[in-house]
Amino acid sequence: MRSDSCPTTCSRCPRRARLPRRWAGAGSNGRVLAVHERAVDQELVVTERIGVLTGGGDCPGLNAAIRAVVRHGLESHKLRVHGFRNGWRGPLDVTAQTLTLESTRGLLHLGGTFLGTSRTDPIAEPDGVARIHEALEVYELDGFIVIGGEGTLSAANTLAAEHGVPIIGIPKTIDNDLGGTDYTIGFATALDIATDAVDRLHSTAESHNRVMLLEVMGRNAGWIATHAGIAGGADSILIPEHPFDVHQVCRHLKRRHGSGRSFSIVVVAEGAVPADDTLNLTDYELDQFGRPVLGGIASSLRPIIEAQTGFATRETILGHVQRGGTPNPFDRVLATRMGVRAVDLAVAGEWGQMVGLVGGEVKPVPLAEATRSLRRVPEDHYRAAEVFFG
Ligand SMILES: Nc1ncnc2c1ncn2[C@@H]1O[C@H](COP(=O)(O)OP(=O)(O)O)[C@@H](O)[C@H]1O
Ligand SMILES: O=P(O)(O)OC[C@H]1O[C@](O)(COP(=O)(O)O)[C@@H](O)[C@@H]1O
Ligand SMILES: [Mg+2]
Repeated sequence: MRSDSCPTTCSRCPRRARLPRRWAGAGSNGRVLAVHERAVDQELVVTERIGVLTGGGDCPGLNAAIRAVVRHGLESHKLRVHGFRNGWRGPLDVTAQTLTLESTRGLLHLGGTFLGTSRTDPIAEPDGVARIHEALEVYELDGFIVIGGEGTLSAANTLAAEHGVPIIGIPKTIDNDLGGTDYTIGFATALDIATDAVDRLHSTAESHNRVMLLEVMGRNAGWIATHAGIAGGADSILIPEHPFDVHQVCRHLKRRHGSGRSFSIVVVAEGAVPADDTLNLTDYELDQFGRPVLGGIASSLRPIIEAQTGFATRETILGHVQRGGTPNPFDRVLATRMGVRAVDLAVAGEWGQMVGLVGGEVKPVPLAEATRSLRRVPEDHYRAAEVFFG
């Protein structure tokens, strides 16, 4: 990198104003002064260091994003890149590994994350913020590139805005529920898998004259359900954004079958919300972070639909199959473009941003804006799906 983000405290340096926040006042650090001497020379390249981690649920495309960060960081900017394992757990343990071209070869098409992940909340941990600062100091990092969903990046936003931790975010999650981006890494592949399931259920539903319920993930957003439902031609789609009346769903299925159809496909999001208490879904098990463990609404719906319609009904809960396996080309390309742009932002010292896909372009979006509220399915997407129900 050319030294246009010179980490100096020297008031004569013309690049002083562009200092990343954490460098300000770091003049007593020997490395900083050495860097300054080279920087004022204007000929030399400054080698900087970044950390990278993946947090939250895994998804296809994480490895492609890590590979892009490492390759672009090492080859284009001569950065040193440290990988932290298991989400925020790595910085909290102040343990990292140096990532090399060799260690990140052959990753592009692999599912999961070779760095591991966790849902650790760094702010809730005792001394969490201090330990993250310690990780920055120990590894002499200029900042972190954090690949996460709305949970991981909300923590990142708090760390950046309130605790001065330099962070660039990259959005990932099969749920597609982050603001500031049209798509998150992983969603497109999960959608392929869910659509394939709808297609496969069609043939067996038709052979047996059954109602097939397909439950998909998404937590409190219905992106996978809505888009798989549209792509697969579902006869009804139940999502958290539209509380549903199970009696009305049954009436709809009976009407459809009454008009000559002998089978139906209903796609139900794991977080779909019944408008009344017919399903009695209040007894959720909580995960170790106190969040309801979703999954199983299709099993609650099946006997009710069967009883009220008289049609043989089966449920399929797609589960973690949606998160596993190889990323599709869209996710590989998105992850690569986002990883490259995130490194460029880090090099420019533009911390506190997330890279988002906005109208086809990968652009910086403030982390605060991206995490302000959950991005849910807009009304017009659902209305388009509804046209084809029945
Ligand atoms: N608003 C928040 N502020 C800080 N940390 C959060 C917030 N929401 C969630 N987290 C933490 O981030 C973790 C990861 O969030 P989660 O939704 O599981 O994954 P993702 O990052 O993929 O969205 C959660 O387990 C929780 O510890
Ligand atoms: O892997 P777990 O802990 O069972 O969590 C399941 C949840 O993770 C997801 O698959 C992905 O969510 P995140 O991307 O926010 O981690 C949700 O769709 C689902 O509700
Ligand atoms: Mg999440």
